[in-house]
Amino acid sequence: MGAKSIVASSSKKSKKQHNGKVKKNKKVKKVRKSKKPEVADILDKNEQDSGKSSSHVTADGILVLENKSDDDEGFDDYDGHFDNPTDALSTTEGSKTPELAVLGVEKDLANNDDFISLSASSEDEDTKQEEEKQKKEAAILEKKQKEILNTDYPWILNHDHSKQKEISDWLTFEIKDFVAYISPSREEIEVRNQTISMIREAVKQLWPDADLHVFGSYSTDLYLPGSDIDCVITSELGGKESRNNLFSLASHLKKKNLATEIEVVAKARVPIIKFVEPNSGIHIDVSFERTNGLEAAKLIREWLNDTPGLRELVLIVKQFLHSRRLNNVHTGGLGGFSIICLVFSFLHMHPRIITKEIEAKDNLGVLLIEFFELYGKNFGYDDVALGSSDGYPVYFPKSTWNAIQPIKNPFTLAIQDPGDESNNISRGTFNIRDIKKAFAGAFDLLTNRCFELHSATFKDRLGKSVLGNVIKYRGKARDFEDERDLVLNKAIIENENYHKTRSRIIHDEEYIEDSATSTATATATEDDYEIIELPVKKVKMETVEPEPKSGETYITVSSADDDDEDGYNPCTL
Ligand SMILES: Nc1ncnc2c1ncn2[C@@H]1O[C@H](COP(=O)(O)OP(=O)(O)OP(=O)(O)O)[C@@H](O)[C@H]1O
Ligand SMILES: [Mg+2]
Repeated sequence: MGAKSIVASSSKKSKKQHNGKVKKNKKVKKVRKSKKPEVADILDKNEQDSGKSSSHVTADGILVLENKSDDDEGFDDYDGHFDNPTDALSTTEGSKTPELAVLGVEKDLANNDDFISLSASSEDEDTKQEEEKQKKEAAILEKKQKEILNTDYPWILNHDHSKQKEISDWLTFEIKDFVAYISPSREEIEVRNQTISMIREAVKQLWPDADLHVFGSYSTDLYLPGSDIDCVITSELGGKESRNNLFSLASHLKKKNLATEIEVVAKARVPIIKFVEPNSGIHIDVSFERTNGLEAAKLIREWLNDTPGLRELVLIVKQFLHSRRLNNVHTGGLGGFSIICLVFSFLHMHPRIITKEIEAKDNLGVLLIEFFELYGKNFGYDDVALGSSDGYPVYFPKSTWNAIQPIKNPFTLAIQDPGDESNNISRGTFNIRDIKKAFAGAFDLLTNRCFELHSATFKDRLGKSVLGNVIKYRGKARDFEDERDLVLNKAIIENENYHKTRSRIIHDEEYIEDSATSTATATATEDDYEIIELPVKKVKMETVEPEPKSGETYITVSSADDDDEDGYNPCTL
C-alpha cells in the first residue's frame, strides 16, 4: 500500500527503551466562595502559596496551575476538545444552554419564537392550529433525536452507500458524510463569532492598547463541534503575559460574566488562561504576545487550499483520536497541529497522488486506510522526523536535527514546526505507543470490515457502517448541512486582514530600507551615478518591544491612510 515504502524502519529497539509512563492528569477541586476578592487579594494569596504547591484555587474560584516543567508548558496544555461535545453544555454553571447543533425546530421552540401572543378570542382557531403545528414539530424532532442518539454513527442516517461495488468507495462516501455531519451550521459559526467579539471587547476595555486575535482550528475551519477557540492577545506596550496581568484579565472576564471554570497557567514558558465562555459553552484558551500561531493559521489555510482531502482526513483523524482520549497533549496525546502536519506530509508524499494516478477526494477511503497503515505499522518513529523544505513536506533523519539532541527516548514523534525549525511541535506527545497502536488497530479493523462487507449480500449490508468501525460520534443530534458558505467565519477574515496589514508594514519597512541603501550606494559612487532622491512614503513608525523573551518586535504604523479597507480593525465586527 502506497506510502509504506517511503519510510519503513523498525521500532523494535524502542520497545525496551520506552518506559511507558503516562503522566496523570491533575484534577483540582473547585472551591466557590461568595466574597469576590480584588485582584490584589488573589495575588497575595498566590504569592503566599507559590512554591508550596503546583496548583491551587483562589478565593475567586480561579484555578491556578503553577507549572514549571517543560512538558506542561505552553501550547502543550492545549486540549482542543471537550471530552464529550455536550459536556461543556451541562457543566457550565448558571449558563444558558447554547443552541449549538440543535435542529431548526427545537431552536425555534427554545427561543419561544413560535409563541404568538393572542389577546382576542376570535383568534382561538389560530392558536389551536399553532399549537398543533408546535406539537407536530416537537414530535418530529423527538423522533429524529431518538433515532440519532441511539446510534454511534449518526452520519449514515438517510445516507446509504451499501450498494457501492467497491467497499473503499463506500468508505469514501461515509467520510464525506461524516465531514458534512460535523461541519458547522450557520448558528454555530455565529455563536463563535459573537463569543470572540464579546471577549475582544472586554479585553480592549481592560487594556486599550491590546487586541485579541484568533488562531488554531477556528481560524482554519478544522474544528469539530466541541473544539476550543485559541486566542492570543497582543499589545502595543507588550508585557501582557505577566502574572499580574493574567490575574487582572481572569478577574475582569469573570466579573463580566464571560468566563467560568477559569484556569490560569502563569509560570509556563507560554503563560495562558483557559476558561469556558458561559453563554456559548465554548472552551477558550488565551495566550499572550506571540504571533506564531497567527502565522501558522495562514500557512495551514494555504495547505488546505493546495491539498485536496486534507480537511476531510484531518477531521476524521481528530475525531478518531478524540473518541480514544488520545488527542490531549496534556496527557501525551496528539494535538491538532501535529495531526495536520502528519496528514499533510502523508498526502504530499503519497506516490499515487504525486504521480496524479489518483484524485485524493475520490479516494478518501483508501487514503484513510493507508494513513493508518503508515503511522500505525510502518513509520520509523525511531529514526525519522517530519519537516519541510521550500514549503514541501519532507522526511529526514532525526539524528541530523540538532535542536532535539540528545534524544533520550528514540521512540518519539518528531515534527518540525513549519514556522520555527528548532521547535518540535510533538514533543509533548509522549504516549506515541498507544497512538501507534490505535492507528494499527484501525488499519486492521477497517481492512477486515472491507473484506467482510465485500462478501456480504446487499441485504446484509443495509444499515451497516464501514467508518463506524473506527469512529464514534456521540452528542446532540446535528443535521448534514455544512453552512460555512452562508456566514463568514470572522476569525478567518480577521487573520487574512492581519496578514495583509503585516505584509504592508513589512513592505513599507523594506521600501524605506531600500531607499536608504540606494541613497547610500549612490553617495558612495556619486562620481559614476546620478543621485536620484527616491520618494519615501510618509509613515510614522513606532517600534514597541515587548519583554525580550518573546524575541519578536511589534511595529505599529499610524499613517493618514490607516483606516483603509485592509486595516485590521476588529472593532468593526
Ligand atoms: N507545540 C506547539 N508549538 C508551537 N505552536 C503550537 C504547538 N501546538 C500548537 N501550536 C499552535 O497552536 C495552534 C492550535 O493548536 P492545537 O493543537 O490546539 O490545534 P487546533 O488546530 O486548534 O486543533 P483543536 O481543534 O484540536 O484544538 C496551532 O495551529 C499552532 O499555531
Ligand atoms: Mg485548538
